[in-house]
Amino acid sequence: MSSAKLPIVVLSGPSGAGKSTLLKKLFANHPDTFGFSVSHTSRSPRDGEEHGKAYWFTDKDEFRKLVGEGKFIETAEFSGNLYGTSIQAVKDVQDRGRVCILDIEMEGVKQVKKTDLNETCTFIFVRPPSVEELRKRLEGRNTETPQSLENRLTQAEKELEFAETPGVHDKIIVNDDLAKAYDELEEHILSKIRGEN
Ligand SMILES: Nc1ncnc2c1ncn2[C@@H]1O[C@H](COP(=O)(O)OP(=O)(O)OP(=O)(O)O)[C@@H](O)[C@H]1O
Repeated sequence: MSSAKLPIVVLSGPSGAGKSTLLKKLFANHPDTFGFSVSHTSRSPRDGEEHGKAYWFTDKDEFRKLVGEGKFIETAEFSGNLYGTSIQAVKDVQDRGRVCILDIEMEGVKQVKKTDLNETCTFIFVRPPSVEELRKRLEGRNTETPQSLENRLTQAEKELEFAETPGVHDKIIVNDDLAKAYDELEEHILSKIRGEN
């Protein structure tokens, strides 16, 4: 398939909704179909992180220069560091004949919608059945402090509200039963690749 026709899958949803779990399954079931773009970051590399593999590591000045040149699809700041997806990083995935998956948060989705790539993207939102269930999952994941848990839940409320805006997402998946949510995700993406929707 010509890379120009490959869709870009933009997956978003509150932290803990199950995006990584679903994507892991998608990649395992279709090992040659999908790819993640390599993001840029201004944070320092951690042990074992390779330039161009884990991230494109850059300093803040260079990062801002690239932003000014319009090289990014979306950028975000976390804990004082800049992160972003460049247009080139998405093209690199497409040039390998793969469907690029962007696992990004709400502000990133808003930015992508303002770019030329908007038309090529399919926007999928993964939501938990309820905020109470989301809390349980985040607690069960054992990755959060009480403070980071509250921060994530506050942010989740905002993301869920944003997702109510009509027309923002092409597909909203409620991740209640994992197998069912996966089937919905796979079906939507594969039919998009086949050019059916
Ligand atoms: N349908 C489900 N039912 C019950 N538990 C689930 C379900 N889907 C995912 N989980 C669990 O919920 C937790 C959060 O899932 P996951 O880490 O995939 O979320 P995420 O959206 O990728 O979060 P983040 O954006 O923080 O990376 C994990 O412990 C996962 O095993």
